[in-house]
Amino acid sequence: MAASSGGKKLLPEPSKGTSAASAHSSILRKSSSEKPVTEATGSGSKSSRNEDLHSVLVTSVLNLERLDLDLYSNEHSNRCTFTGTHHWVPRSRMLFGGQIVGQALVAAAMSVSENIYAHSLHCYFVRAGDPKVPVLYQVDRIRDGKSFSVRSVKAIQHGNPILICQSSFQRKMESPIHHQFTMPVVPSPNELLTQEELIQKYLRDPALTEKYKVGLTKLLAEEVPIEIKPINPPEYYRRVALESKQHFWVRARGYIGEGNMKLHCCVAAYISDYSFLRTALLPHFQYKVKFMASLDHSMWFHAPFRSDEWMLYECESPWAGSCRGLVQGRLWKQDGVLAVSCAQEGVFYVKPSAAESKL
Ligand SMILES: CC(C)(COP(=O)(O)OP(=O)(O)OC[C@H]1O[C@@H](n2cnc3c(N)ncnc32)[C@H](O)[C@@H]1OP(=O)(O)O)[C@@H](O)C(=O)NCCC(=O)NCCSC(=O)CCCCC(=O)O
Repeated sequence: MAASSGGKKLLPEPSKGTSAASAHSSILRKSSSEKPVTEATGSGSKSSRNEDLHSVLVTSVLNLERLDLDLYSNEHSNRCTFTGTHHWVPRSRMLFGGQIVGQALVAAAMSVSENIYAHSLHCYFVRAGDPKVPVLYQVDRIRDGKSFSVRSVKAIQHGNPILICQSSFQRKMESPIHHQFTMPVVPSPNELLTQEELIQKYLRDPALTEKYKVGLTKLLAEEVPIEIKPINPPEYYRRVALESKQHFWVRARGYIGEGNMKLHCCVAAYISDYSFLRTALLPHFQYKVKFMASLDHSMWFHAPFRSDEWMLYECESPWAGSCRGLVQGRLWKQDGVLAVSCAQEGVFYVKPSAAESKL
């Protein structure tokens, strides 16, 4: 669907060599001089898989096209180099929930003034997203108060909503009332392997069965625009009930830069849904998932952060039952500041899994 003649592209597609900042010099992002991409990481270059050093989350996935006032589409991406109209789609073949939430927050953020920032969002995933067609985002300006603005966004495909998302934005305000939990003590990112390095380590195990080789190789080939460093990952062949908790370091793949906090909140919305729901399955190794999907997703943004810098994702599932599971998460900056809190319920339909070793 080409943008309507009246609609201008909100974020001109970055031409070859255009830095993300100049392509993003619009509502979501104050134009800022791009720093050279020289970010040092524990594992040397940012990522050997990054042909485009600027995060694809910024240059494409969250770069919506304005079709009309308060109406956006992600359709432009099918003119990019990606297959289809969406950058990465999970093997479930439903649109990744984090993508729809992140894009809905982009659409909402484009309708509020520059000096207020997202502090919370609450969504329901009401239909599975179709990876074969673009998504339209319709923004409803619910209220603009002195300190808070509230938006409701409908993500639409085939004329039906797939997601409804309410978000609230607040003007910067100081307060003497402030507290937070203490960040968990875990190994630093530099001491850990990335998810890809772990998979490559598992694949080198001569005893690994063909079935798991295929699965791990497929996982390795996925172009997920997120980098992950699991902490104490379970041995892939262990079939034991684990505590419904997991910690991993996470960041956007590629460079984003200081930019605008609205942009980093949209990227965090994308990141927060990855590998989140499966926390609820960790104790239930004896069951195989037939169907699994996020039902809702809530986030609270507490303090400024950089979504392209390592953050600790502390995930736990306090409850599961009635084919549902609840997961709660906290994203911590490396300096110990609690940046974001998340919560989500998902639906699981399972069957007993055949007791077989992965070796
Ligand atoms: C499916 C939703 C959530 C509910 O809609 P509803 O119409 O009520 O569907 P269900 O009746 O629940 O059926 C859905 C589906 O499941 C099959 N089903 C139903 N009951 C059972 C059962 N007891 N045992 C086995 N299978 C069952 C049934 O066959 C249905 O399939 P179908 O009818 O053949 O289609 C609906 O609201 C919905 O889809 N919402 C959108 C959910 C969504 O898209 N979420 C975001 C994407 S999921 C995600 O991104 C997170 C992935 C997590 C992965 C990770 O953590 O790494």
